[in-house]
Amino acid sequence: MICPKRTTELLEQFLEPFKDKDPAWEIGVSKIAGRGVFTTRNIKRGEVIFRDMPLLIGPAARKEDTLNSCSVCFKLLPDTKFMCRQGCGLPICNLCQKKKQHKADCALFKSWEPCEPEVANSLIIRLLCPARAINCTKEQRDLMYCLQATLDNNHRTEVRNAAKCFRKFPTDKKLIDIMNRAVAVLRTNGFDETSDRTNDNQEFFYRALFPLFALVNHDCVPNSYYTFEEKTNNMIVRASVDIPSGTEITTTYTKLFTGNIARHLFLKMKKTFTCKCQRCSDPTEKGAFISAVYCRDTNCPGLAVPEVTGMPQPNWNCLECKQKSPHAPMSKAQDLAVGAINAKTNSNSLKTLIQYIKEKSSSFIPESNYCIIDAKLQVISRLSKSLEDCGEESAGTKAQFCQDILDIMDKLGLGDCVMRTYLETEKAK
Ligand SMILES: C[S@@+](CC[C@H](N)C(=O)[O-])C[C@H]1O[C@@H](n2cnc3c(N)ncnc32)[C@H](O)[C@@H]1O
Repeated sequence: MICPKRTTELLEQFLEPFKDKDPAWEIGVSKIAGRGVFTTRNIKRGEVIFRDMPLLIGPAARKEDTLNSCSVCFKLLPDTKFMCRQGCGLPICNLCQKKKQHKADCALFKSWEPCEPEVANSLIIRLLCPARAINCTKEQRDLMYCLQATLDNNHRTEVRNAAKCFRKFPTDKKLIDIMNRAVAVLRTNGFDETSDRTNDNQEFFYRALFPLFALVNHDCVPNSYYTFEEKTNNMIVRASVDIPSGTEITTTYTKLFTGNIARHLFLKMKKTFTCKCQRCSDPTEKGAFISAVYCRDTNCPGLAVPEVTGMPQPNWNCLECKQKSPHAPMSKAQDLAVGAINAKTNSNSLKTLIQYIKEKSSSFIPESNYCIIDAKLQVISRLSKSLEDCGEESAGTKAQFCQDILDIMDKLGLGDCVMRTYLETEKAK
């Protein structure tokens, strides 16, 4: 672990533009893992704890339909003629074409001679973010190297694959190491499109590394949440609850409404650690029962929850009759419920879906289960867009579903976050 003092020096230098004379944060040794970010004074719910800006940022280019996102401002461009005419292989809008950032990107990629510069290639476009590390200052590079990086067998694959798309890709070991390191740091700490980092339903088509936020450890019930300034891509981290001085700031690397087993698997496979937070140590998830299914014994009204073992296929216990069940039938019950709800969600009629949630689903899956939360979120979103006529009860249904989810959030102990604001706004509409 790089010492917190050196990390702080590098961060303060990088975040100089924010000129925070009396920062509410400091880097320290964490009880959760390695280094962490701590409050230096009492922070009120909603108060800004820190601002951060991207050290590296670039298009995510994960999906074919986002390859036409400008490599500087990330705006989606018209489907034709969005590639730079200078032959660098990057999508660029008319406004950003003349910007310093693009001139540097363009010169770098042009010198490597993309094989088909007029074709939008996800490997080339995705490489831009780690490749920008080459043009960083020494201090910025030191900051990147001081962040945690999982240097596993796969972290070199991205650069190796992208190299095949250029005629004169650099062979200099130092340059390759910078890009490989950037990939590993991004994978351990970065944001990578909505699918990877879905704290609060935020959509972004870029991958980015926010170096101060990269020191915030995970908790499945975080005490902070983040939003982005639209024009600058800067991040603002606020307190979800009142936080006493000297407390470690936490965020969540997973979706808020994912069950114990799925969160465990995601963190183990994508982030290579096992979470031991309070929520993960409690099979009932603080009484929110997000992972619960009905007891296998049809005569028992109890809820069964997975044992907290850290195993991907735990045994399940009924909290009423205490019957122990193996994982397979319980996970099958969960899968069947997800399948049934998805079939209704994908069917065109919102009215049918609402009826199903209100009248049928509770016969086979508890209302607290995450697949019902997901379905209710779908309904709220669709009703909010008002595209479908669901009768006079629409507003009441939306308010009720919002309240149901807010109740679950309260049980989990989740304070302020973008999701809470969204639900409260939709409920009041
Ligand atoms: C974004 S970094 C957080 C800062 C990191 N602790 C450091 O010293 O640089 C993410 C890494 O921190 C560790 N980490 C974060 N939250 C954790 C948790 N709840 N339990 C165990 N390890 C955690 C994992 O190794 C993870 O890959």
